[in-house]
Amino acid sequence: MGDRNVSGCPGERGIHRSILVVRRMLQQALRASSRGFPLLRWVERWAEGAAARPGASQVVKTLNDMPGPSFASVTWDLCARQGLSRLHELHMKAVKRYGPVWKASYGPLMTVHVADPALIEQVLRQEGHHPMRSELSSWKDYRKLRGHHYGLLTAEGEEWQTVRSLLGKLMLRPKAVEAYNETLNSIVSDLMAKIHHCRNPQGVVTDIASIFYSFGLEGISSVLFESRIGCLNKVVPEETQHFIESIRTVFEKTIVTMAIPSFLHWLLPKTWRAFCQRWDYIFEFAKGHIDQRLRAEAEKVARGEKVEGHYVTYFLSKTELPMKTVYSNITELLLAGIDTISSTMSWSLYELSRHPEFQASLRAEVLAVLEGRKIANAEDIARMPLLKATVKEVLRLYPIIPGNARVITEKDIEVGGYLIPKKTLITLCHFAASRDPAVFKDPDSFQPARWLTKKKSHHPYASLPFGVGKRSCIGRRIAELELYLALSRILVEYDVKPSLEGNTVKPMTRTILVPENVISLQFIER
Ligand code: HEM
Repeated sequence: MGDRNVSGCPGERGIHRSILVVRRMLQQALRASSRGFPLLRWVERWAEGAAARPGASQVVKTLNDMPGPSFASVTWDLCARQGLSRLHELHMKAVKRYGPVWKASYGPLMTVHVADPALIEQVLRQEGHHPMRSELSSWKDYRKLRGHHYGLLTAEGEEWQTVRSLLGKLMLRPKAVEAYNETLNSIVSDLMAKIHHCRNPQGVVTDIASIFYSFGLEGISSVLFESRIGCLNKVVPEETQHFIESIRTVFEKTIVTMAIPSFLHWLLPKTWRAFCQRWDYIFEFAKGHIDQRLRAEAEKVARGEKVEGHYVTYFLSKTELPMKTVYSNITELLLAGIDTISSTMSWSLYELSRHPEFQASLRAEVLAVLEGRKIANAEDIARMPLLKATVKEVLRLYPIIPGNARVITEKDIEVGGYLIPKKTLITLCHFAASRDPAVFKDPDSFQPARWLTKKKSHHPYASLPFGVGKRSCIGRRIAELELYLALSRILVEYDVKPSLEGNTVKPMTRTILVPENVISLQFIER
């Protein structure tokens, strides 16, 4: 595909090409010199932005004009430098080298990366009625192979819209979510008992994430089944442990399996087999719980007892949806509710332990709202701005999905002055955007107060931990409530300190962003 000259005049085309070349040279020079100079970076951004504004340039560039690393260099980074787990860092390096829009190929998969908030907004505003994350997906391949239906994470088009509209009523409306308050608080009580039980004589809990995995699973199970499954018992049931490990393996193998088209799965048979076996266990585990719950309801009905409930499995099973669709949706919701909660809880306490003064201010806010009570509810949370800012800041620093994706299927779109053909995979580099010094001052430091100022200094699409729009996270409200209730209770009962002063933990990409090492913390009773 050649340059598209909007005026269509061949003479002008040559001039525009020269302007393009000069602009590109200028941008490259600026890029090289701007690393240490924010003002120059701003000028460069301005130049990019000006190019993106409608009418600013008559020439729309194509994928051929787009910069990016060679196939060999990407392969070297991924294979020889453990790049898969450093993908979020590679995005940041690429921004410095190529600017906010670049292309790269991972095996046969070519994707355009977008790392500037204004350009991320341009993509998301053109995503259409039924936004799609990715057309090619090993998650979808597995479901096709086994004859499972798609759940909300993997479904597309009308199929996705039907379930999204049904679940939105139960999971996104603030009043409906408040109904989970009591159940979630009872799980937080079990979490507190678990923390108490796992502390050593110095009060140290080793590997807090493992406790928070159980907390996440127990929380999402209660929302889905309205019953407890014992993950926070003193001894975690073996099948629960296996389920949690299966999810971890699926996330680990997702990027590799994504880079290989389905007809080439035999290329890495061991990886593909392990991936499928883990999915089999995940589906089996979820089906076991769903069947058990629905059987209990059926027995109640047989005894002439009244059956009611607002839990998600019951709600979905009463709709017209085929049972296979109910199974796959509940399975995907279970999966989505565990690592997300676990990582956010771990990072929140990690940062709070490293910022004792801020931790004290946050505790003071919680205690002031609770007025002598120990347990917060949804109404109390509304009066805790510092707590909300804490979670926002944690998710800015450690966005669960460091690079999300979109495929615009309906039309070619223009982003940052480039014409991106429809069906191109577009990677939205959220980690890079939310750590960009041109967007957030001192971007690597934990500063919840930046979310409290009335005059927002950053672009609204600079940090989008739950996504935005029609395809954004459906579990957002439940997740936030769960996090707020747990964090506020921990702060009331404990002073949280690092177990080892000066020990830092970096994030790593495992499809989602997780702590690279074990986080251990000291919980001192107050
Ligand atoms: C801190 C916690 C969480 C974070 C940061 C998070 C983040 C996200 C993000 C970034 C997306 C993709 C949005 C997009 O493509 O635009 C997403 C989708 C999704 N999340 Fe979450 N999530 C969290 C917790 C949860 C929980 C607890 C559940 C289950 C109750 C859940 C269920 C889902 C589902 C089903 C989708 C797919 C929605 C769709 O495609 O329509 N998430 N989440």
